[in-house]
Amino acid sequence: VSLAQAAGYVQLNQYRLLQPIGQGSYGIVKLAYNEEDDTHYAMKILSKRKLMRRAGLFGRTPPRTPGRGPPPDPLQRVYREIAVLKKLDHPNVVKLVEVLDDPAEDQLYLVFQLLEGGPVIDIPTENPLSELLARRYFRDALLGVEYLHYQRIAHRDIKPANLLLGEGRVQVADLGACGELAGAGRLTGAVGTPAFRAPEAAANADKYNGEAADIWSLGVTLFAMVTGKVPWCGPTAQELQRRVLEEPLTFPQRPLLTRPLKHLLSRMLDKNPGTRATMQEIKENEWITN
Ligand SMILES: COc1ccc(C(=O)/C=C\Nc2cc(OC)c(C(=O)O)cc2Cl)cc1
Repeated sequence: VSLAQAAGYVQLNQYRLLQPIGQGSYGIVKLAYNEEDDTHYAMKILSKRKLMRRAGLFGRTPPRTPGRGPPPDPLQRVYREIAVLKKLDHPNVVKLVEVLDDPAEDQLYLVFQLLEGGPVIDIPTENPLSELLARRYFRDALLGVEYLHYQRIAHRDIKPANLLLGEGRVQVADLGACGELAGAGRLTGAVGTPAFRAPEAAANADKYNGEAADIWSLGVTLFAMVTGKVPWCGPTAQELQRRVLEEPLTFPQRPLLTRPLKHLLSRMLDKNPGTRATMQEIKENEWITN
């Protein structure tokens, strides 16, 4: 047992691991204190074995299109995510600080700048955000996603938990499901979170447009921010998927949403990706520019 363990905490190089602050299918995120710069960070901890098993479990390694598509090996996908993250630099995208990867160890550590506010909202909630606050946060998320699309990357798992608040600014997190937009933004493989997944990406997950699917998820996310709930839910993944595909968008009695916001939401949650609002249309939208 190391001295650190005896003292009851884990020390990783200059980082002291503290309490968990995030949890998901990907693994866990812990608060970490860096003794060298007296600063706190968010430490995402991944298990290489778990990543391998997850792929084995689903056995869904995406088809290898020559020169395109994510590498089949899930571990390679993490290294690809890391390579992508290192290349990205935008005020509304999380900043990867460093990667601690000991080939002999099962654990892989991604060190991110800490966004001390955490997720913009935890849903479901009876206390959703005001349209004023939602607009401020949503504009930031929009800029972050627009930047990813500009870099030919689709996020593919946009949801409130992946919009983190720091110094009054929102940054988009978790590129674990991202896909590189091949020709015409084509992507395959159903990833992401069911309640936020676009109809075309859920049904027959072949050849869908990555950008349009992100716009859909942004729409579900904005709906959740202002109502505290997702627009469609269900007892099973199949039933949820059917409702997303078939049930029209409806707004709750309370809170009462303004017409411009309802118009924007109906444009982003258009079930047809071909006629769905584009990033350009959203940026010029009355509610956004208000
Ligand atoms: C209450 O205070 C809190 C302050 C910060 C947090 C927090 O940071 C949570 C998750 N963080 C992250 C997750 C990521 O993926 C899933 C990625 C990524 O892979 O891009 C990066 C980060 Cl930072 C939570 C609560």
